[in-house]
This record gives sequence, C-alpha cells and structure tokens, in this order.
Amino acid sequence: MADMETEGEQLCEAARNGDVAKAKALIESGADVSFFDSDGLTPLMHAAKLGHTDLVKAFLEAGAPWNALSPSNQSAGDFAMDSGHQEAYEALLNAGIQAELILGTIARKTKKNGDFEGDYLEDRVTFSEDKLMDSDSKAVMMAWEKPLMEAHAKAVCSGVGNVLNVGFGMGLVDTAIQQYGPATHTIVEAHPEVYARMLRTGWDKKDNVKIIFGRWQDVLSQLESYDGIFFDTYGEYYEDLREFHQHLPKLLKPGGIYSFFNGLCGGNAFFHVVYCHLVSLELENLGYSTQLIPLPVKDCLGEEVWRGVSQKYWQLDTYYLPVCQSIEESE
Ligand SMILES: C[S@@+](CC[C@H](N)C(=O)[O-])C[C@H]1O[C@@H](n2cnc3c(N)ncnc32)[C@H](O)[C@@H]1O
Repeated sequence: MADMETEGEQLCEAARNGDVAKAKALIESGADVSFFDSDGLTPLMHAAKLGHTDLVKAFLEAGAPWNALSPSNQSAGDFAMDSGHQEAYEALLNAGIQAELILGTIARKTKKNGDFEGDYLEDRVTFSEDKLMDSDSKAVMMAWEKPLMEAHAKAVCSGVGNVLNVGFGMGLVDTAIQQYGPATHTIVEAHPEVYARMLRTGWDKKDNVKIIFGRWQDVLSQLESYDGIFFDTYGEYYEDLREFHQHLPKLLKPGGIYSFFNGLCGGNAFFHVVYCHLVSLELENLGYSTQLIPLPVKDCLGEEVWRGVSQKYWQLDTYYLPVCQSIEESE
C-alpha cells in the first residue's frame, strides 16, 4: 500500500517534471496511473496543467481516466484548456470523444438537469413565476433561459412554415415561436400537469397550435414533417436525444432547421466541449451539419437565480446554441 502510494507520488512528480522516461518506467513497474495525490490530482492532470503532451498521451495509453475530477471539479482537459496548452487539450479531447463514442460514461448515464431516481413524469411539479420544479426541487425549466429560448425560436423559425416543439415546460420557446406566426405549431408534452396548465392558459385555443399530449417516443406516428424543430425534454438521457435524432430524416423537411437545448454536461466546461463534438459527429453521420452559436450567459446567471433549486444544471459562461441542417442543403 505504502509502495503504491510512493509510486503514485513519483508518477505525479515525473508528470510535473515532464519526465517521460521516468513516468514510463514507473508505469511498467506497476505504478497506478489513476492515482490521486494529496491535492486530489492525478498524474494526467499534472501533465495537462503544464502542457506535457507526450506524458498526457502516455498516461492515456496506459489507461488513465480522462474524466477523473479534481476536488474543484476540474478534469485534466479543463486544466489544459485553462492553461492554454492546445496540444495537450486536443489529445484529451480526442480521448474523451473516443471514450464517449464507445462507452458513453458521462452524459449517457445522467439525465438532463442531473441524475435522479424515479420517473419524473409521474411526479408532481410546481410552477412559480421564474421556474418549474420537480418533486425533488430540481429545476425542470427556469426563466433565465428565456433569451436562449428566444434564440432557439428564431433559429427554428427562420423559414417559418410548420414548426414542431418537443417539451413545453414554461412555454418560453413556444411563446417566442408564436411571434414568428408559423403556419402550424405542433407541441408535444408528456407531463399531465404541464399539459393541464397549457389548457388552462389557452394554448389549445390558438388557431395554428396543435398539442399532442404524450411522450414523443409514443406519439411519433402522429407527427408529420416540419420546417423547424426544437427539442428540449427533461428527465431523459443522452440516449433519448440520440434516439430522437434517428427520426430527423423523417421529421425534418428538406431545408428545415433543427435545434435542441444544449445542456449536455453543463456542469463542466471540458465535458461540455466533448459532448458538443460528440453530438455534432453523431448528427453528421445522419447527414446533418451543426453550427454552434456562442451566446454569453454569465450576466443572467447570478447566484440568486439558483435559490431554492437543489442542483445547478448549468455552470458555464457561454451557451452553444446548435443550429442543424441537412449537409446537402448547407453546402
Ligand atoms: C426543460 S422543459 C422545456 C422547456 C421549454 N423549452 C420552455 O421554453 O419552457 C422540458 C419539458 O419536456 C417535457 N417532457 C419530458 N419528457 C418528455 C417526453 N418524453 N416527451 C415529451 N415531453 C417531455 C417535460 O414535462 C417538460 O415540460
């Protein structure tokens, strides 16, 4: 045990010194590449912090976890990114994308807005002026997202015509979509209380609105094809988003625009970058190009926003709004 610890410490030291030969010798003699030192840092984090790319690669090849987190919730990729070590950053980014393509260890196992037990659709929800919460005080939707929802609406309504939104929440995106006067505006919503509130507030009375109550997975046969589609559900996994994407060729008209709430790994800057790449790659394989439009969100996200909410689902300064369209048409 003591030996393992000493070897681990030595590996961290070799990482800090950029000593590739020493690090390789230690790894060969059985030193643990996933060792955390007394500061809670791994050899990979030390190497990334100081931009020792050869070591970053050697540790990754030896099986060091790319997604280990320091006590301040930073991964090796965050350290490389923050210190401006481009090469080390790219090596970590590639490792992250490859690992997630195969294993999906992060976002595939976390639901939107955090990991939680139970079925959200059977829970009670509470509405207040600035948020919609589930029974665990986790935010389903919050008013700070209004400018983002307006930007999403603008993107998916750029050609107006027929628009589809999946997930009503607080109706922010739908209110914005209405302002563009689409010919038809279809809304899919699965939560009975959210649906009841839609009826109470007259959404079913709007001329161009068609509400489909149910999980999108269960009502696909009632959907048509659309000029603009927005997707923003809650209590679902990354796998559900991927599954929705499989239906895009049927749901999106030629020339149509698709966008989704990009909250992927919103608690960690590097993981977020990995997932932005991953989702873009997966969409590309389906024939769609993805443009990520940066929108600053720091100013609308003071600490007070999260009062009473049990989990901050977004902690980054910039939101990357995805705008997807068929590769053929975007060329
Ligand atoms: C984050 S909110 C949407 C917020 C919305 N974009 C807005 O602007 O207010 C997610 C919504 O998706 C709904 N939802 C969750 N799972 C769903 C599913 N499988 N199918 C349809 N709606 C779903 C939730 O009940 C919730 O109303």
